[in-house]
Amino acid sequence: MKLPENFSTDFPGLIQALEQTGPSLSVRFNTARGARIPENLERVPWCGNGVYLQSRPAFTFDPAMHQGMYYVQDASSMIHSHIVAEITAGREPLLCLDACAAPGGKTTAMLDSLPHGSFILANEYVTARAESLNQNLLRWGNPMVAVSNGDTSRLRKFSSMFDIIVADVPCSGEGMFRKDPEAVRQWSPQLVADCAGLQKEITANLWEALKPGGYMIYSTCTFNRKENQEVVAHMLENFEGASAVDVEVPQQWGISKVGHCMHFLPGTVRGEGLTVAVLRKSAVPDMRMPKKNIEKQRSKAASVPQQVLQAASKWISGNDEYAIKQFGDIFYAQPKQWEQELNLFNMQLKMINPGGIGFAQIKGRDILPQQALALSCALLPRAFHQYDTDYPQAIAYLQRQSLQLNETAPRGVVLLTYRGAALGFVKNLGSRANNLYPPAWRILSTHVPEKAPEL
Ligand SMILES: C[S@@+](CC[C@H](N)C(=O)[O-])C[C@H]1O[C@@H](n2cnc3c(N)ncnc32)[C@H](O)[C@@H]1O
Repeated sequence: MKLPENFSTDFPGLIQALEQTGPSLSVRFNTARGARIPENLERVPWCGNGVYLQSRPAFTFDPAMHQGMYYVQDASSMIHSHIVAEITAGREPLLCLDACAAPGGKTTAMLDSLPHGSFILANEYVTARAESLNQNLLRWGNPMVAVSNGDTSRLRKFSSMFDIIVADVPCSGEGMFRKDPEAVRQWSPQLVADCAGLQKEITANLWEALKPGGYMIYSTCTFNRKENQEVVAHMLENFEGASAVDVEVPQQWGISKVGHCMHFLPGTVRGEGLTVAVLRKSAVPDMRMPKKNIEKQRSKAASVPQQVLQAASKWISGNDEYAIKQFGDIFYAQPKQWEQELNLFNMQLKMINPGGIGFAQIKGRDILPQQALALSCALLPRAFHQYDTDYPQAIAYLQRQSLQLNETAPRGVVLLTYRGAALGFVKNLGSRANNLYPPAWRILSTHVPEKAPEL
């Protein structure tokens, strides 16, 4: 691989590693949804659920990926689950913001290591990317998440609200050189300077929203000082109450520390380029900030039909912990613990997912369960009749074809499973089963491989 002409780095051996070695490949398993980690795969040292793959399977044709049983993620990026576990150990449920979140790798990693009951607002600037972020998070199945779409300046008004903010900012992408030829083509010294400016702007917006005593995890997938050490120095100098936090990492992981930044360098770690720094806002409250009164801004809940409330109690585990609300034509179960914060987000942001589980829609006389419920960790195990598909049926379902189940299959709404885990709903009429898979999620290719790819 040929690097950009003006590219240089102070890290010995990095140029050679970028030019002469290929990218690594890894996935993180969703153990909260019952995924089992294959014994034969090498583990990512800093992430218990992460493993390296030797070769690239055809992920598109693996039902397990669509079921959210694993997420394809670069090993270096899995460090966020370690950092979050370190800084939150033993704490109460926390409110978090993942400010540049698409396609959702860091959000799903954080969801797995936050204290139980914590909630993440995942925001993305680019609308199309916010949609795919939402899909990935629904596949992951953790109900403690909402998705918004907008510029980080809109998040300033949530003054001192979040316990943890992840700023995985847009950058010049030097860490992607091995993986993405476009990153090589786009790189220039001017891009580095422009990104550094944008990163200072984004982090300033987010610092306003950080609670005193809260943590900001800053990361880039680039190596240079301008977008890393210099941005961190700028934050320490200019952001009120900012101090650097040293997160313990064992030496054998091979992570290089320069100043307050941890660098993942290809050739030294098995993963792509990533730089991370952790900052903390001092715990003394800033007296200039107006005390927020979330209670006053609470929205009035429209009355929810009795049949929807009954469905929620039959379908959702821990149903009492959720408030049932309608957004558009979908009914959501939102965690009561974060109800006031969710009201505020829904009033002030453009929401792609208003938060919680979008579990039902009324269609004529039916209440149709939604795909988000099929894949949710909160789905009660025996809420629906189930039917286990074989591989060709699972692929046909994901291509959104109508299926024919065998004669003994139950009629009405049935939850299809594949290898024991939920795939999605059909309405079985006997002669055929209508496919309820969301049209936007379907596999576009009509190809069906003979057998399922194995990781
Ligand atoms: C490094 S990527 C995020 C990756 C994501 N955190 C993950 O782990 O899957 C940076 C994100 O910032 C978004 N972005 C682009 N311009 C932005 C801006 N001006 N403000 C905030 N985010 C922006 C990009 O669309 C992209 O999704």
